[in-house]
Amino acid sequence: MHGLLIVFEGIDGSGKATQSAELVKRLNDAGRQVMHVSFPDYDSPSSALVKMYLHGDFGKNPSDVNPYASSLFYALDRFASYRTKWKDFYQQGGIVIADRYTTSNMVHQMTKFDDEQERAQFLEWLEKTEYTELELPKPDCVILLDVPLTISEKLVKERAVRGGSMDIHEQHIDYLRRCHAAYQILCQKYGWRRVECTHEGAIRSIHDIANDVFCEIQTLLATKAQEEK
Ligand SMILES: Nc1ncnc2c1ncn2[C@@H]1O[C@H](COP(=O)(O)OP(=O)(O)O)[C@@H](O)[C@H]1O
Ligand SMILES: Cc1cn([C@H]2C[C@H](O)[C@@H](COP(=O)(O)OP(=O)(O)O)O2)c(=O)[nH]c1=O
Repeated sequence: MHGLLIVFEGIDGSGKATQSAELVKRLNDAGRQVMHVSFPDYDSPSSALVKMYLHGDFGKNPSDVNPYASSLFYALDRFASYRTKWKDFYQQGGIVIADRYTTSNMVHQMTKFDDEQERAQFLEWLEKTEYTELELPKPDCVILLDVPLTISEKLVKERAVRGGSMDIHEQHIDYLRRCHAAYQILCQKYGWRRVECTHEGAIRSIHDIANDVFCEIQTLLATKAQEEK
């Protein structure tokens, strides 16, 4: 039986890197072997086209690149990561924690369409391309870190000041707004687990959010253990 694929999702700056690292630590402390992967896989040459896209080499606005084309940049980067880094571990029953996945393509690239029917057609194509044709595993659990746009914008800007830079998605607030709305729609459509990251308008502590995430994952692990009995 294959392992578990747990995916962290959320708008840029919602805390995915922070919370996925925290979950890895907690699972390790509980004696579980886990592998942490992140998409785009910036350290791999397979992310070359994604980097060009995010850098603005194909156009300074996200909508300058057809979503079918940009999705393929990310999908092939994922294919390379799966085949060279985590396929065996996952197929032998390992727990893989991914910071973004196909689910990011769903949200971020779908927003380039206004028309409902075009959006639905795109999602159908994307699932078939990534999960069927590229044979990437489907996630067992998608955790949506739900953060209001105003707070994530602030976190992204603070991160950029500390030494990062802002990519073409992050530079277009209207685009991030559409993504935020799309996360809500797809969370409901696909049954993703929503974790509220704010309380009374303020960001909750990293520790408190991690507790909620860990609760979700403990339930998932218990269900899997039951199924395997
Ligand atoms: N709960 C939190 N409270 C305060 N700052 C946070 C919290 N979670 C993340 N951050 C900070 O916000 C920034 C964005 O978080 P990060 O985990 O990089 O988000 P993402 O991977 O979703 O882009 C980072 O500088 C991180 O240290
Ligand atoms: C993995 C992935 C990311 N993206 C987008 C989401 C982000 O706007 C951008 C870069 O991802 P990332 O570097 O993870 O952004 P951040 O750390 O700020 O959250 O690429 C897709 O459109 N499709 C994908 O498959």
